[in-house]
Amino acid sequence: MAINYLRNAKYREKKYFGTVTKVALDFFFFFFALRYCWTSFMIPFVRQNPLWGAANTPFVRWLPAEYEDEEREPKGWNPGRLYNGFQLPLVRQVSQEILRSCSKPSDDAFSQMLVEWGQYINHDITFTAQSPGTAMRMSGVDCLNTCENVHPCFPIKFSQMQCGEQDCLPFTRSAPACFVNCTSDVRQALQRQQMNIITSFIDASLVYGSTPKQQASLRDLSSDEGKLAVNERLKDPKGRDYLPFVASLPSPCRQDPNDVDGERVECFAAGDTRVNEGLPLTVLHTLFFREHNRIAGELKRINCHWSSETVYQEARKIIGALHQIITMRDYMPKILDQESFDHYIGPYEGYDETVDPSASNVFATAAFRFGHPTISPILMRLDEKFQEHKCFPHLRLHQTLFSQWRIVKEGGIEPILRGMIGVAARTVSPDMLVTEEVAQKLVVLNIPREMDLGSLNLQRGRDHGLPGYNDWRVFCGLSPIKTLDHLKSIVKDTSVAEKILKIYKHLDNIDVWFGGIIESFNPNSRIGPLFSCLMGKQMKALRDGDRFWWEAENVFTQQQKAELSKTSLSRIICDNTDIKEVHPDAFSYHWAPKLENMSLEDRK
Ligand code: HEM
Ligand SMILES: [Ca+2]
Repeated sequence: MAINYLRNAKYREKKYFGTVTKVALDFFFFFFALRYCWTSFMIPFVRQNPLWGAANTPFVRWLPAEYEDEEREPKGWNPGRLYNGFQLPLVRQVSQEILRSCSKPSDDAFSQMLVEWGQYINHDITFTAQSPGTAMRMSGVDCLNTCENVHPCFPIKFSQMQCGEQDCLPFTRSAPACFVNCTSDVRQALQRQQMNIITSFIDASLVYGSTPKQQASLRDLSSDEGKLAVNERLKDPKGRDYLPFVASLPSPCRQDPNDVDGERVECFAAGDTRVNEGLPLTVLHTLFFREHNRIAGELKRINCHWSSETVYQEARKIIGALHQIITMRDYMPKILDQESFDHYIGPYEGYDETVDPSASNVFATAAFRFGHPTISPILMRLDEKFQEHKCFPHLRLHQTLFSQWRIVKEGGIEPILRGMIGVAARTVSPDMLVTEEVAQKLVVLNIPREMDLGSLNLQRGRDHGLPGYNDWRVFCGLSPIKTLDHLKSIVKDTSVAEKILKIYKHLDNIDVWFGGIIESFNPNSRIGPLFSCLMGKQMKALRDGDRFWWEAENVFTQQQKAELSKTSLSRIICDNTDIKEVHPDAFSYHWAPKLENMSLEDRK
């Protein structure tokens, strides 16, 4: 059940149905939903679109899906299937021959925080449901051990050969939504849709959870201070709190191989289960969890008559606003150039009830994955002087995934956080796309082999039946790429453009995520024209379709808004960590003291 209807109801603009027709329609809609196994029947139907943006609802489609059997078979499922006269290339081939890179260029303006915030805030917006174990049990196959296309398995093959010994990477299809899509187009209504299991609104659901049950499990219900539960066993070197451990032990997180006492550091619990994927992600989660408790403590101090519930909800409301402000005011204008920002997002003009704030499939499966080629192969840890840490040296990325013990036993969150603000971000060039740290050594929980993020992205796009790159260019009002010369002008690298055509054989067959990341950036932005359009449209919908957007009428008072505007990620860092020297803009790089005694390759 979605949590968004619970969010601070007393601040909400109430929207009741005006006409009997609407009520009748809503009843129809309600029973229709029940018929198709919606379990969300508790959601009050006094709102016009109570499921827009709610957790556990399907992604919206901005273009209809293209499945091989029109309804559910992914692109590339049937080996003989031709697209424009050619088979689609294997995703692994695209990944290994074009995407994979052993070095990465540095960004000239922004800190590593820009990359980390992208991943962090994405986890507030989309989380695609995976096929549950029951789907595998029902079909009698184990996707970890098959190289055959058998629902729900869609393995990442290494060769087009279908016979003999084969190797492949395991891939499980995203779960299908279990109700029929309401649309006037019957063909589209029956198509497989994928689910977003979190609230798409930027509402800090990754701090608090997207279901009431998860929310309750993260709270400290024993005190009257409206706080989040803290780790009972461990504190950082200065006595600050860590996130609590997950309830189900032992957890799958990696352990310190040199620990003789065998004292385990389990996975942390937060509002989003991906919190343990990388150390910078855990650091950002820790910051906002501490900030909630800091604000709750302050609110209780000045309003000692408030109940625990009131303190919790008020602090949560502020934390949600901080996520919105940092994303829309500080992050997005660095990803999008000014012109695209003005064109696709523009100034805020109030809540618009006609805007659907649900995340779109292409945003989750392609556009916001623009960040994957910016992943750095190295995690830098810095000391108080922003120099390489003497005790905790830098690490290859694969050594850091699901390794929370490195926070607890290696100096707390500060060494990593200093590396996030004090080291330049990585950027993209057509011949240096996805670092081999994730193209060959990606750790995915419960998959006992090293995975390839580029292949996963491409296979996921085909699993979801996303239309191709050229279709999306047309959707965005951009001209489709029809000639090699046009492709060269988009990619700005002749040999890469030629390689793309050689592998794909037809320009209409290019996968949308791949097409988006090889476009050269718009001036003063970190994405090209297609992703500017898709990111811009989504961000505008998330803002304008949110009744509780921090700037919307009656959400905060003018005075509160003025105070909130003074906030920054840097202030949150100063208030909740040992770091006392931060540039006002944590995404900016130029300020950082120069790192000494480090090779260029380590830093860049
Ligand atoms: C070390 C850094 C990162 C790692 C290890 C990582 C890993 C992953 C993995 C394993 C997936 C699931 C792939 C699939 O099976 O389809 C994923 C999904 C995704 N990632 Fe990342 N990622 C990282 C950074 C980023 C960044 C920087 C961004 C954006 C700026 C980003 C955006 C996304 C998006 C939008 C999805 C889809 C989420 C969903 O709807 O389920 N990631 N990532
Ligand atoms: Ca959310």
